[in-house]
Amino acid sequence: MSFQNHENTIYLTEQEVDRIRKTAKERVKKGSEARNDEREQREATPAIQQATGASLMADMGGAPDPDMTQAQGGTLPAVAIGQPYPPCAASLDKLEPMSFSDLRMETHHRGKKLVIKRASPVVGLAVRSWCMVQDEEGKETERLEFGLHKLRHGEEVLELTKHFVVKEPYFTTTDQGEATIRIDHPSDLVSLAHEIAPSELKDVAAAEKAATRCKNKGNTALKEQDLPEAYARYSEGLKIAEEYSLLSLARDIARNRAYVSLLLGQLDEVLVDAKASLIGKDDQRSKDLDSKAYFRAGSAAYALGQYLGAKKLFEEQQKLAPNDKDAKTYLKRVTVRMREQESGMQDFTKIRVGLSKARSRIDTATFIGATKVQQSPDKGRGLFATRSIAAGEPIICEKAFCVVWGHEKEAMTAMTYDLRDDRIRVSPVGLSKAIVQKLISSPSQIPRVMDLFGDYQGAEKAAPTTRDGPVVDVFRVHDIMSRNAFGPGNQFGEEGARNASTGLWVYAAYINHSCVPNALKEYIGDLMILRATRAIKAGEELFHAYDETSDYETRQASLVTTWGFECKCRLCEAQKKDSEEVRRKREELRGEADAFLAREHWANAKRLTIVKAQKIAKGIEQTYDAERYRNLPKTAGNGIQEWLARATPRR
Ligand SMILES: C[S@@+](CC[C@H](N)C(=O)[O-])C[C@H]1O[C@@H](n2cnc3c(N)ncnc32)[C@H](O)[C@@H]1O
Repeated sequence: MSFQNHENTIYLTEQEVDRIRKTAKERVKKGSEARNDEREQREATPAIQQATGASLMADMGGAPDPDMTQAQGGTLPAVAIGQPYPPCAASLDKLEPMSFSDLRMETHHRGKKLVIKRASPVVGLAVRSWCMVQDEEGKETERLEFGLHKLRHGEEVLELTKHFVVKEPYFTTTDQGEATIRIDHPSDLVSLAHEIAPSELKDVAAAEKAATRCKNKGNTALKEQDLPEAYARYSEGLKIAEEYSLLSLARDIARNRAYVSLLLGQLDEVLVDAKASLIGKDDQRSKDLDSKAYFRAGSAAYALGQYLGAKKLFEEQQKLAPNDKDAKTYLKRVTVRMREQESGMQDFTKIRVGLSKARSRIDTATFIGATKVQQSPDKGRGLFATRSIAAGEPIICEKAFCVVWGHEKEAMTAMTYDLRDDRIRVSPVGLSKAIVQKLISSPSQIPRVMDLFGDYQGAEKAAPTTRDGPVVDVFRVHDIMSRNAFGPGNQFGEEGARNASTGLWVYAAYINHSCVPNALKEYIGDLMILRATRAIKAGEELFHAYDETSDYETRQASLVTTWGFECKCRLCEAQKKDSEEVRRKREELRGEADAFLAREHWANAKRLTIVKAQKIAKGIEQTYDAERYRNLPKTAGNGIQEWLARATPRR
């Protein structure tokens, strides 16, 4: 990914880089040596005491966090990436039980499941959490660690309950050499928090009583704003009600769960539940309840950008409750969104005026205009114009699929050491986390995100959903994020290198890079607007610049490290032929130009100042071979040329 903001570049000392590399490599080496070794038994009491102490320290902010590394000017997390493995694709009922004594070192126990009980408080660290777990009888104790994606509904997964099943446990070691069950994919840990014991469900009457109890517990939790608990209790009640064909009760619970899911952003489920809750009768009570359900479904469809669907749902709602003002307002908004989707005629001025830190995610539709995705020679897929586009015309206006702003607590930059290519990168891991959360909440979005380019392809192209819920391969999301995310810039202040704002625009992600682009991107909040910088013919590929550094070597190095390709555009081919001396001279003059630009304002410039600028501009121009650079931009001179174009001599 690339950031627009390079104000505070992060770097590590050579020693720190070496240390990170060495630790990760040693862990892999030791791991492969220990593969299949038997697990050493742990003594329960000291292990639980140690975890309890560490948890207390972490809560007080005093625990040493082994993931933190010293970078220039402070600390930030360091994460090793390198041995991706797919999440379990089977549902619990298809997995064979195993016990703690079956655990083998450095092994993915495929086809197995392990029932665990949390036996200590959770030690919450920056990019992972850990705790001690035991078998049901409390005879065996082991460490369990949850990687970066340790949150659900904004809460630590391990803290949501005590009883879990680990699907296909991965038994490995920490960087410190301690044995641990490690969870990376959130779907590999299934909660067993049940209100109702299976023995309670003796007959239909008992089932009705049990499901009603779940519903009431859900209602209480909702009143107390404990949404995860309300969701869990409604889900349990709904399952029982459906199993025992208690239709009316199932509809009531589904309607309530739709409301909670709407608040939790689980939009797919809102649609399913709201529709399942419809009664379809003519009495006033049924109409009132169905009107609620239509409103919930309409709101979810709107939030998913399914405007036509939302329109139909709100129209149904209006038939049942013609005087409902909220649905009328929504219908007006739907009309505007559909117009924007069709025409791209967003009111950018109005959007800009309404923009603030609290309203940074714009309520607008995505316009993909006259473009389509197709194969691009040597560059994978690319985006192409399907008709001619005038210079300055907006080509696409896309709302971010997911954005994390620097001022939000989710913003987190880490140093990632990738064992696959031995490179250390600055990576916005907070965005990866937010994308995973969003995909788990709305699994209908999984295919379009997983269709994006990433180095690691995972086990299968389409991410499956099991009976236990959606399955998201977090390693794939990480790799997709690395090659497709962009920085929308420091629009609200408070952004530094450690908390850079970043986002994923799923459609714009198909646009390839060129150092001589025909389109320029700008951002208003989370809206990306791509404009043509010159007239574009039908059938032409669209390009924007991922990196605008004028120096060839620096730019290539960044394109290779960050984006994984070497640019072979006309400008790069021309620049490649520049001698070392010409390159040095040009960089020297560009440095001079930068210093000049920082010093001199173009308004009311003195004649002598203008002459000085002209001299620098001419010097830069002369470093470009006239023949080789015919019709190519002389990018090192961009800043000074712009200054000259604006400069107004003092009268
Ligand atoms: C944001 S994606 C662009 C869409 C991508 N080509 C695809 O097939 O999905 C970025 C990736 O596209 C490829 N790419 C983009 N511009 C390129 C270029 N000028 N030359 C070669 N590969 C390029 C690189 O693999 C890069 O990591």
